[in-house]
Amino acid sequence: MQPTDRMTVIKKFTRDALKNGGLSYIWIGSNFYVVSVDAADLEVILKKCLEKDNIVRFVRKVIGNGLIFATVPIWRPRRKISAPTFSQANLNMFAKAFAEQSESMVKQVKSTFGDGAKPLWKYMATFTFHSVCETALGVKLKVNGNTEKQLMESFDILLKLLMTRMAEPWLQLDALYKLLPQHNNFEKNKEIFRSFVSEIIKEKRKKIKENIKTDNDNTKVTKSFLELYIESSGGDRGCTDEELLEETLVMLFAGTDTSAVGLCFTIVLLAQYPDVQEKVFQELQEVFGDSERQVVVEDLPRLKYLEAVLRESLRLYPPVPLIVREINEDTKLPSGVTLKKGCGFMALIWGLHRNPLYWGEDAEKFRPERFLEGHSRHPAAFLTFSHGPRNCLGYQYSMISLKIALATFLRTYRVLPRHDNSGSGEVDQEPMKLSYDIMMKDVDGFRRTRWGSVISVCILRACSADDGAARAARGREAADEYISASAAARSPRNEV
Ligand code: HEM
Repeated sequence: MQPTDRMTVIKKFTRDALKNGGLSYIWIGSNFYVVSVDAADLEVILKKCLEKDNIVRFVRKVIGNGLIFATVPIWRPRRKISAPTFSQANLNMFAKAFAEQSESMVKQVKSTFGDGAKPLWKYMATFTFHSVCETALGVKLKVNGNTEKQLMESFDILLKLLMTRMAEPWLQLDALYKLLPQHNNFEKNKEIFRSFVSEIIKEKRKKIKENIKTDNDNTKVTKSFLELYIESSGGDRGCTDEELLEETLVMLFAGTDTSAVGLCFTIVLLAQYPDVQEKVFQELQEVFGDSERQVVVEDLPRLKYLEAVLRESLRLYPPVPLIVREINEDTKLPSGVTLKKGCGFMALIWGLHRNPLYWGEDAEKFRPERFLEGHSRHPAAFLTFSHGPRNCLGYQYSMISLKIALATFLRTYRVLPRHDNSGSGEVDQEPMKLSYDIMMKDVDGFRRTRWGSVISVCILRACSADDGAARAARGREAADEYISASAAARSPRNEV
């Protein structure tokens, strides 16, 4: 089954479950799964059944017993060690790294602004990958360097191979899989990833032993997740190198593409809804005015509309559209159905977020205001980051990093929808074509937007409002720059 067909199946199950009072079911090979899009039922299961379904055993081949897919007896003590490393104080410390990485991303984007549709994915995935490497491993990767390229490529290959194995029952037999070329490909890419992280751990251990302070130790970002985890586990003798490797791989696995997907969908939606983008822009103007200063963590509570936009985008396009759990005891759901011990359970987040019972008759509509209206909603109605004791540990990390990235990007660029292929300059009305490989993505690499300088867009406002010759001159200068960049971008040589 192709990744795009998997999304078709997810949409079909959403329709079936919505028609059927919130529940449906599916067989994958000989495994039976109950599918739910109902918040009340989902809340019970996500609080009570903490064991991941056995289908995730293939992911363990990459990240071993790392938190996200570990069995409950291994998961419980590790979560106790990991949770304090995501404290608000530590996350605030990471804000500077997110802001610097966002500025670097914006610079990369600048070289391509103009008329053609842009490969948004490339920039956003690089941003999240670099951010996690810096905050989790304490390593600053070189932009466009070989290590970055190789790691990101390997990651992509691993996700695809894992998803195919989980979805195709005939690939699940180890003895058979070992005979296939996919196996070698899998092992090769797994090794690239694991040896990169192992080397960093070795270095870090050495530095801790020798008590050597690195540049990183002296900056405000100070401690990486790796160091925090070593401390939280009881110091140098607290956890093994293998455990450290597994937990660090989880950060890379759980924290990079998920966030990049969230960023891409948000930007594509902003291009489709210029009125929403304008409101975001107004809010950014209120907070930052004309200043070009870096976004700091204290700005974030003031960016309320931007946060609503982000949440609405993560509702309609949850990067992880479903999660699976195992029913470990007979469980009666609020809907009245009793699930039998041993069956699988699929929390269909994509469907829940379209359930009119919780999101109203306009559930399919992109309307960020719903997050500002202050209605009390069911606590498990928004499940992008899951719910209960095993929810996403990176929830707040992610919200901080995405808000900083979006604020930095949208203070600099205005995003527009791409043109269709007819050459008429009409906006492309084709809906996004989605694929599902553990995460949900646009098959086109989110090549759906164009972007131009925000300042050039401001020129009319600046001149008509007559609020200062300097601002108007700056606007004209930027507009000239934008126009020449657009012309350059139209020449085939610079088309991206
Ligand atoms: C938009 C971005 C993100 C989304 C949509 C997301 C979503 C999720 C989901 C759906 C789960 C599974 C929960 C379950 O099975 O019930 C999860 C688990 C997890 N996530 Fe995230 N995540 C994001 C970002 C991050 C980041 C940035 C990090 C770390 C830097 C992270 C770390 C984790 C960890 C450690 C777990 C395992 C928690 C456990 O099993 O105890 N996530 N995430």
